[in-house]
Amino acid sequence: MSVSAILPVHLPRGVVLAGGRSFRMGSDKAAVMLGGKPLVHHVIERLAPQTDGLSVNSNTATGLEFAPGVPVFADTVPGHAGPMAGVLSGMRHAERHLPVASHIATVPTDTPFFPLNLVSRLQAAITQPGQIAVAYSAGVMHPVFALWPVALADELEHWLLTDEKRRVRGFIERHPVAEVDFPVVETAEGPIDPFFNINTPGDLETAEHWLPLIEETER
Ligand SMILES: Nc1nc2c(ncn2[C@@H]2O[C@H](COP(=O)(O)OP(=O)(O)OP(=O)(O)O)[C@@H](O)[C@H]2O)c(=O)[nH]1
Ligand SMILES: [Mg+2]
Repeated sequence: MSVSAILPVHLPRGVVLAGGRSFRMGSDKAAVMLGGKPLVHHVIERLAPQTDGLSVNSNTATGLEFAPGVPVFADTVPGHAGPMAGVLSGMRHAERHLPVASHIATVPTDTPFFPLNLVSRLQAAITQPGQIAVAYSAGVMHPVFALWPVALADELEHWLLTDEKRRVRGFIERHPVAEVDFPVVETAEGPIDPFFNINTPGDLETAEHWLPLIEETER
């Protein structure tokens, strides 16, 4: 049984994770252009209809000039502590701005084709409070595509300050997890993984080629 059948579940707050250093890209990934607009805008537009408001975690705010009204906040712990630092900042931001939200839904800024039903399917999979819901495709976990209970914020902060590796999977493994598998997208040129992420200039070229194919499947 879904938890929505036993508990009132408010739509989660959306958080775009754009706080990384984009070392492999060579410039802030949020601001690189795909299909004529900054990558972060693709992700904002895909996530916004799925959540109760959204905000962006960025330590530079580049690429966000054309997203008026979208709040931007930096990491609350110092030193580029990895993706979970962005998740914690998102929880803290939600606590202040949308206290009714029990969860935040995170997506990274470098993944423009993620499923349009990501959040609803993650939410439907939650069966107990405290559970993290995380996306899979083709048997592979995509740990930054997840629903996180905001109530884990204090524990996460302690973990960030004490864990040596601070791997996203390491934090997830400490909790009950709902795993949700998403299908590949069948396009005119074959299957595309919706969680394809853009880390390098070569990945950006690939995404530019795939963008019209994905758009065609969503018409
Ligand atoms: N807030 C925050 N987010 C991070 C940090 N490191 C990575 N991320 C985010 O985690 C997600 C996955 O990270 P990567 O794909 O490796 O992105 P990246 O770290 O910017 O890229 P590289 O420097 O090339 O590894 C992206 O959405 C990043 O923005 C960090 O130190 N703080
Ligand atoms: Mg990436």
